Amino acid sequence: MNFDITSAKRLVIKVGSSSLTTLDGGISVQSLNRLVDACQKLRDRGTEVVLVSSGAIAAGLAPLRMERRPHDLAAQQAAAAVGQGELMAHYSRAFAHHGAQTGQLLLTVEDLIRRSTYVNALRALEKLLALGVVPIINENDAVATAEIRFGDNDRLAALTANLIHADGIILLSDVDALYSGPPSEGGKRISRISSPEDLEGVTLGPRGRAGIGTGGMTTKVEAAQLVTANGIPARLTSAAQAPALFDGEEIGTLFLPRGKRRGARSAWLAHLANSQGSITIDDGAVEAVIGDRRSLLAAGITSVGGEFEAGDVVEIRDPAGEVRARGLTSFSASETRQMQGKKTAQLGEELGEDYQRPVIHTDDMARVEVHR
Ligand SMILES: Nc1ncnc2c1ncn2[C@@H]1O[C@H](COP(=O)(O)OP(=O)(O)O)[C@@H](O)[C@H]1O
Ligand SMILES: N[C@@H](CCC(=O)OP(=O)(O)O)C(=O)O
Repeated sequence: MNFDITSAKRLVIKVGSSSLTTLDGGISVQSLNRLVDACQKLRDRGTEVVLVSSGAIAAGLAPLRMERRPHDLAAQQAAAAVGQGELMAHYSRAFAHHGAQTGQLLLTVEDLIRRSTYVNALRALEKLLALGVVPIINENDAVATAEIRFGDNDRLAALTANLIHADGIILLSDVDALYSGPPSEGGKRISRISSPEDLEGVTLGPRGRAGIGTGGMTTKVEAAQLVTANGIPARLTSAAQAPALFDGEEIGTLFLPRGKRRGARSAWLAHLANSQGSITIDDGAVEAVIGDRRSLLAAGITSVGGEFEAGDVVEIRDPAGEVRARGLTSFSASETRQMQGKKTAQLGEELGEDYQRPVIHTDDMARVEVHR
């Protein structure tokens, strides 16, 4: 399987701060324009492009006379507030040059975890795309506190790609590929990652330019894993290579998709939703629910943890306590406790017909990969 960028219908393109800023901390208008021109070529061929762009904090440093990325959160927030405006001004000017409109979406983790706001954000994104606008996403740095930050846009881009069923994600950094170790220490270039085993022995170092990027290679590889597990390919290269890459050249590192594609709701359940409680099931139920992808019946439930209402998200744990799935439950915690271990006929006799339904329907469940 390959990842043919030229025929993709929808792509998420993430660009890091290091690719958009100059050494002294201002925006590199030339690099930004080159990226926009390359994206527009894709759009002209009919690909929908969603840009996830970092660079707000870096872009705010020079106007605020800060020499490097501050450690203090309030100062980072101030830099982001100043820099984000600058960044968007450059993007809208560059896309307007091609007759294209841009739309800004600033998101926090909370926005994607809470179902109502996540559904809303997704709706806005789909509408922008339907209107032919280029959505430009960044973390809402001015309001995100330390505890609730995505922290890096690699993860935000991967989650976005999973939620909007992108055909692929492109991670653009200041390095042209993944290397077996930090390039400055003589690592060798890797052109393809087919499975997590291929990453054994690869040293993922910290960010490149001091004080500019955030996550380094680790967050990029994690982002690639997040999408490939969901059936979406990823390619990592430098922003400078974007024009050639978008013309179809096979540049950088390709991460091949592994898992089956999930629907948006399943992706949200698997990666974002906060669980209100847990349901532990026996070995037979693990086989039925995880192995055969059947609905969870009360008979296989051995215990219920926490307090939740019907419609809440709960974790499904195996007898060893490992989370194997997340799902939207049809019953509250107290109802589930009354139902646990009982067969369907017994539920009908003791509690009534309404209690003969599965506790979690298979369509309302997202199975979770287990790393042992
Ligand atoms: N194994 C590796 N392969 C490639 N680059 C690596 C590796 N380990 C560390 N790096 C460093 O990661 C940097 C990219 O991360 P970062 O600075 O956070 O970029 P961005 O701003 O694009 O998100 C590269 O400049 C490179 O020096
Ligand atoms: N949201 C922050 C960027 C965070 C981030 O992920 O940066 P990077 O590692 O350069 O992609 C900003 O716009 O400055």
